Amino acid sequence: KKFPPGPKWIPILGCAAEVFKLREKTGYLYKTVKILTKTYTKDGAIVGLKIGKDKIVMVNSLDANKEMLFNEDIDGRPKGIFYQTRTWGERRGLLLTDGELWKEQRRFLIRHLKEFGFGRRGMEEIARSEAGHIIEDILETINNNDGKSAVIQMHNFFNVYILNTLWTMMAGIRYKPSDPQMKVLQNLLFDLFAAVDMVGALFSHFPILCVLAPTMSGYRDFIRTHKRIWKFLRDEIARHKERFDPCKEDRDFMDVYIRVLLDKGEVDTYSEGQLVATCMDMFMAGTETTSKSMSFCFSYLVREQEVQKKAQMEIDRVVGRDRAPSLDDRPNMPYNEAIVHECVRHFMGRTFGVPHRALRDTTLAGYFIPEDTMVVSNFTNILMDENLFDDPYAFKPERFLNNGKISLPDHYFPFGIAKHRCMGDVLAKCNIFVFNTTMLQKFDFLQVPGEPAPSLDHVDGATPSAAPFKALVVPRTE
Ligand code: HEM
Repeated sequence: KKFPPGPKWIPILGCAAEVFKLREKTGYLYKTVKILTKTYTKDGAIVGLKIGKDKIVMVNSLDANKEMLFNEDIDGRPKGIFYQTRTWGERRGLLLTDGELWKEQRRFLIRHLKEFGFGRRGMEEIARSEAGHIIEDILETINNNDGKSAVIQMHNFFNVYILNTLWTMMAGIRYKPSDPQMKVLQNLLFDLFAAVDMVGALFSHFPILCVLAPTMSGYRDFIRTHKRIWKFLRDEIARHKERFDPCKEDRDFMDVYIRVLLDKGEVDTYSEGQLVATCMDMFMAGTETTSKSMSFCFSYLVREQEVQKKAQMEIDRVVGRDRAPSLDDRPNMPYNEAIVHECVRHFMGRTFGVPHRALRDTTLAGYFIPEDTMVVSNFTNILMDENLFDDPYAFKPERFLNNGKISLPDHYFPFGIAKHRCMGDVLAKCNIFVFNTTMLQKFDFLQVPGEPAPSLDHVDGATPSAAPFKALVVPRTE
């Protein structure tokens, strides 16, 4: 009673059959939610589902999203086989935990990451150095071609460089794109993201399938991929432990954590498992999000040459061609800063937030939300709402400018709000700004002759990706 409106439930299945059928028909979770909302609700604010054992509420309207994110009764993270299997049956990590463990470990991570670059200056230094590698790698590709231009696969181009900015702080490591270890890690992350979506997988809604149909339900692959990721991280921790010298200064976050474990042992919320889970969460939350925002950005920049030219004119005027852009230039480059916000909008506007969980019985938008219901922000409904963002699927940095200055509306919060707000927003915006401006300073990104423009469709998954596309990359002339 008073649960948010939605399709009828039948025993065991809930409304799974209807949801899966729509998902198959539309190809996208957000389209499925749109149809369900239109069919079953009057005001569209929230829609209630039951898929197998899970009660799920999708939060559509701006007001309901704000109410949800500020409601401390909905500040939990989901529990259950899907969320715990990824951390060997225990609740570990930062992204999908709550309570004391989450509070203590989030604080510890932020405090200590700052020692290795997670502050403004450090981030900038790492981002600029990585952007320098991007330029070198592109020039090498061009020189290996005809010395004048090269066709580059762009939709997954940024993964390794973004991963490096985070992994430098976490484990003191940067990879070359061709490094075999890097390829392994990228394939693992790809498998991980392709197999699930934001609200889980078949086996999480119907845990009995882990036993009855482990392959068909996705459970076997999920375990296999996770085992390989755990091994990758545990091997790196073992290498750190071997090299660790208590008399020397810590070189990265792994060293700091190892020191705590050696000094105090596995006490309170600290454990080697927690370190593995934290690294895994940083990969999940921090790499795909930023690199996919950048690939959406370039898919539009290739289509919208006018936008690219405007960005380049601002770079030429403020930075010139003889030095690399820096964060100090950002206040003088509102157009390029607006591009950063526009590309994050295009990424988050095609997906959902990290799921929350009702910690106790509560209410939302006037409906009853029982304890343990999963509650999910539908960002598409806000960031792609034409009443809030004019012509939402167009790439228009100007929407974030007012009299030549950056102006962000209250309804733009792609990193969430309140307690579980993203802890990497500053890093993400720094990386995107520095990478974009450094690349646009040096190169033009053009449509490949004879090929269609990058598609506006995207590939669905735990996070959305720009559809595969290539660009013709040409060094800029004076
Ligand atoms: C364009 C890039 C990014 C976007 C759009 C983004 C967006 C988000 C969103 C919407 C949430 C959920 C907020 C909530 O549950 O209420 C979140 C959480 C989180 N993000 Fe990000 N994020 C990005 C980059 C990053 C980066 C670079 C890092 C790593 C440094 C990161 C680490 C996290 C973590 C650890 C959480 C969980 C926070 C918590 O529950 O306390 N994110 N992010």
